[in-house]
Amino acid sequence: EPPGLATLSPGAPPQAPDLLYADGLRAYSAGAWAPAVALLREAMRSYAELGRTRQDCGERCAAELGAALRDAPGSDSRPGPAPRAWERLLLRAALRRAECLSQCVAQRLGPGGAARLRVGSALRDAFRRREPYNYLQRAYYQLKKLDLAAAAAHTFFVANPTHLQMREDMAKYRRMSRVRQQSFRDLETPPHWAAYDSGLELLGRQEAELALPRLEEALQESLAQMERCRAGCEGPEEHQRDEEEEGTGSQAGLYEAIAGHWIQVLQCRQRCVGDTATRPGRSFPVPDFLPSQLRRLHEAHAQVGNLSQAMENVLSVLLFYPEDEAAKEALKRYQAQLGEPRPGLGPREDIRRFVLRSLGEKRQLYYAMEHLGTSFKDPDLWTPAAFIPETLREKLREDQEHRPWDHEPPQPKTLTNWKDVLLMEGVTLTQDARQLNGSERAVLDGLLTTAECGVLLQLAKDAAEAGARSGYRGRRSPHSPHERFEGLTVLKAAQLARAGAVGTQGAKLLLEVSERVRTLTQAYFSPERPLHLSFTHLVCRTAIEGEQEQRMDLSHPVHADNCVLDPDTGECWREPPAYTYRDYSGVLYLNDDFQGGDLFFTEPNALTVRAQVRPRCGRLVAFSSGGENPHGVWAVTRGRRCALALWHTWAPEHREQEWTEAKELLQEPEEEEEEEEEEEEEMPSKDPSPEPPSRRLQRVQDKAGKLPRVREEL
Ligand SMILES: O=C(O)CCC(=O)C(=O)O
Ligand SMILES: [Fe+2]
Repeated sequence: EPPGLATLSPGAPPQAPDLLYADGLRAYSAGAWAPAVALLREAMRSYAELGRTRQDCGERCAAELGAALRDAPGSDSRPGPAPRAWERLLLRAALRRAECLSQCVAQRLGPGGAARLRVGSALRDAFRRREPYNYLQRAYYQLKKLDLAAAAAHTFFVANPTHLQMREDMAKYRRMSRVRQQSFRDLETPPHWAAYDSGLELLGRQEAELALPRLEEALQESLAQMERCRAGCEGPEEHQRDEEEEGTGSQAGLYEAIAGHWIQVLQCRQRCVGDTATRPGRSFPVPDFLPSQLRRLHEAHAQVGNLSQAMENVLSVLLFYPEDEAAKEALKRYQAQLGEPRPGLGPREDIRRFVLRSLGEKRQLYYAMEHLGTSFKDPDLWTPAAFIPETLREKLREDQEHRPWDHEPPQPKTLTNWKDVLLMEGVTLTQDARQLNGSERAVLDGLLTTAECGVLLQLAKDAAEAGARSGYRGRRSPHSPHERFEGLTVLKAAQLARAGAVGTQGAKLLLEVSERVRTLTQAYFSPERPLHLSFTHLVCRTAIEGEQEQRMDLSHPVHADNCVLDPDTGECWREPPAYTYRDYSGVLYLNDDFQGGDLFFTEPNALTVRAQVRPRCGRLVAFSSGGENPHGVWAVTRGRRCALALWHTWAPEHREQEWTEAKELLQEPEEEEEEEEEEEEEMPSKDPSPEPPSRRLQRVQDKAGKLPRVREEL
């Protein structure tokens, strides 16, 4: 145990989360598992306690702010008070509130209050990412507390689903017989998501009656979660500016610092809207989270005949969107059904308060944006246009168009500057290296027509069936026990075609298409130096039914194509057993009617995903084969994913000789059919693992002049 760790005594007032966390990590790295667990958990507890205190005090002090703003002349109409007056108001509100808060918090947490329990933004981020659970998981594991270890792992994983190390760890826990299914529980999922999901599910099953309490709970929990989050925005945080800048001593400098702080609080509070609407593990929020919950509520209430509640909810929607046609219609309908007028009926009180408060904050933030040059990323789509200063509207509209949740796929650019492009009309560059967050990578579309994809898919299918007929059953994937894996080389395709087991058209197309990819890859990455195909492989991966539940492994683990990746150091060793002569890789996809199976690129740590590509017919992903392009394939959880994988080399001696052979075979006139039987006998495969074909050349050449047999390897 490292010296000087914080001492924990039950019942004592909370200590600073930052310090506890740092000590927890110290204990962890020293392998002192029990103190590490205790300190990390205490850090989280004290952080939560601080949050609760702030929330309570925040509510108590809200009145102060309200009073300050109520005094504002004309504060509810634009153009409002003159800028100077607004600034003074902001300042006064900020001061009153700060004083109230620090007194209240000191009362609850003891002298020094929140300042003593300072939480830096780094810690807040770490907690938001659920980082402590990653450490807890390992510490629990070391302490042989498997149930807790699995729960901590799960908790971390739901918020970090692309964390590959944790993915592997989860797979290990699932294989452990002593870990039960119930252990995989989320220790932190905010209750509003649980309620929201089950509410939606019930609605989907037409069970409005049962859905209603869950939907109502979801809405209330969403609002409560928002409050908790907002409470975390107050109190002494790390300041963005440093002391020097703040400490100019002048009155104006002080005002500016306080106003700046207040703006930060408001920005942080508005961020809570997006945070609450963001599911753990997702990177962007459900748009219009509150209004859409209200829409579902009014519809569900109407379905079960609660007309007055339907009215309250639809009136609440209208608070966000006063001009919403559907809501106005629904309102009319409910009124008509209700018959007599109900003057007492209005929007929900919780929503009315939320909207008013939001509008107040937005007004201040937009004001500050316009006059003080601060920034504000409005989390909402419903903000009335009148609130947004004229000068900012244009820019904001642009930003809105770039919101992640409604982004369009990038407009493909045509590669007009390539000399070979005339050969390949219709090919477009969909994503370049910058868009894929890397150096040498690209996604090109339009390499195949739908019909061509069909022919190649049929080829793969016929080849697999020819294999099955002769006792070759396909096999489990070398990468995953939950997938079947079939590979077809160009030479085998040609041989099968000669044998009549697959169509000649397919085998020919395979050759032609691989050459198409080579030309493009060379034109794009290596226009000055010729590239040769070194290996071409048509690969299908098929999800094995009944084995996909809670699958945690990958279809293809993270690797680089020409070197041995060491994720610990990020180094990639260009030495055997890697295929060191591969210089550029290409994967040309044939279909998209399967689940999962996206290709992804990671950082050299093999953990952090930097880009993903969804397969589809005619899409080529091309990239350099080295350590700069670690990549993998997510599990294929349903259906069959087929792609043509190709590797190119600068080294002529590693050129794919089978390609030439296949070409010759397909050009030769057909020979008699008598050989067919012999072939089928040889089909059953012992070890079909794909290997570079050059080493296997000998046998085929021996048979020159005679119809070559289908070889065993594939
Ligand atoms: O199928 C893919 O998307 C990639 C396959 C791959 O990386 C490989 O075979 O080396
Ligand atoms: Fe690869």
